[in-house]
Amino acid sequence: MQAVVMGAGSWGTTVAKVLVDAGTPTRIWARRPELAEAINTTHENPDYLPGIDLPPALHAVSDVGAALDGADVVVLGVPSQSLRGNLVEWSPHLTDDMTYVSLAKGVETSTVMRMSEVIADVTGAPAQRIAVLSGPNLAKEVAAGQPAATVIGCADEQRAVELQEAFSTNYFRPYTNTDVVGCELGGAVKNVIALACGMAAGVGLGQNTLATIITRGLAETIRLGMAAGADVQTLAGLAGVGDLVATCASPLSRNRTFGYALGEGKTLEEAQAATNGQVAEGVKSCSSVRALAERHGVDMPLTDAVHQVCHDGLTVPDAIAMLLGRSRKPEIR
Ligand SMILES: NC(=O)c1ccc[n+]([C@@H]2O[C@H](COP(=O)([O-])OP(=O)(O)OC[C@H]3O[C@@H](n4cnc5c(N)ncnc54)[C@H](O)[C@@H]3O)[C@@H](O)[C@H]2O)c1
Ligand SMILES: O=P(O)(O)OC[C@H](O)CO
Repeated sequence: MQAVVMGAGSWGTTVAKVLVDAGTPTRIWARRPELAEAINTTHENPDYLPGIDLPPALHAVSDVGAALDGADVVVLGVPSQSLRGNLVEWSPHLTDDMTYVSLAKGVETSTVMRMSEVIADVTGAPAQRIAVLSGPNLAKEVAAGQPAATVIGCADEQRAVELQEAFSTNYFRPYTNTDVVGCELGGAVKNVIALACGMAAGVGLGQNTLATIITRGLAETIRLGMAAGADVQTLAGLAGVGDLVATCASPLSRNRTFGYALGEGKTLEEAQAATNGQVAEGVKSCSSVRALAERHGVDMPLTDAVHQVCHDGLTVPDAIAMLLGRSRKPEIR
């Protein structure tokens, strides 16, 4: 099995390292030739993973045709909002026998599609050839070889098992799941809830508030997931609760860091700078997740509040007052 990782950001590079460590022949595509050159000569990604030794067997290229030539597994490590455009651009090099693995945790803003839907829409690939990888996987920790588990979601269980083997190392343990919707929505919504946690921490609030946001964030993830056809057990698993807890709790999370900066009163531009220009998917996906919730008639007050802070000028203290001022209701409904 020949794999290629398209995108040499923090997670794409980490996943390429995992694949090589798993014994899967892998190359990585970097947009900038100078980054591909640096990876090949120094075996390090100085822009996204400084200080992490990459396996010498990992070869980087900046030519799309060379990257995709002969690839059986195409791992998509670009941001959610650029995936469609990237796939369209790459389509002359995409073939009918490729299996796609999406790493992106977001929902497309222009269409409200999940990433697997975007892949199917652009490539025409059947669900059997589209998988997602999602779980509590902060790149720096995985790249450092710290033990972590993840989920490979694919409608075709046998394909998921093949991918599980291709991504398995002595520090990275993938589980399989045929519930692609649950894996994707768990990953997309947790970024929005991590923004909310960061905002709360940024204004100086403590663990009771953070636990409340995580738990009520899970409640709205489950409401949306069930309305969209997800299995609630997926949302109680690694791609749901697992990723929600890791992202909401870790200062390594770009989404949490972005929210923290907003909580401190920084502007969107200053918050962007706080994440070193790396993608904080929830900033855009709060709008698409909110739109998806509206489509399904689902109430997502935290997501709505995050959207209003990020895009409508609501302050974090006003968002907190808005959330606490809502009508009283039973916990389970
Ligand atoms: N970093 C993590 O810990 C982590 C873990 C799991 C999942 N993810 C998800 O993986 C996806 C990628 O995240 P990342 O951490 O690698 O982000 P990143 O910001 O570190 O890197 C993004 C990569 O995409 C490239 N890119 C940006 N815009 C592009 C465009 N228009 N066309 C082509 N390439 C473009 C960048 O050059 C870079 O290589 C996100 O959806 C993220 O939520 C990240
Ligand atoms: O850094 P973040 O906020 O994009 O989160 C990274 C991963 O998705 C955690 O699983």
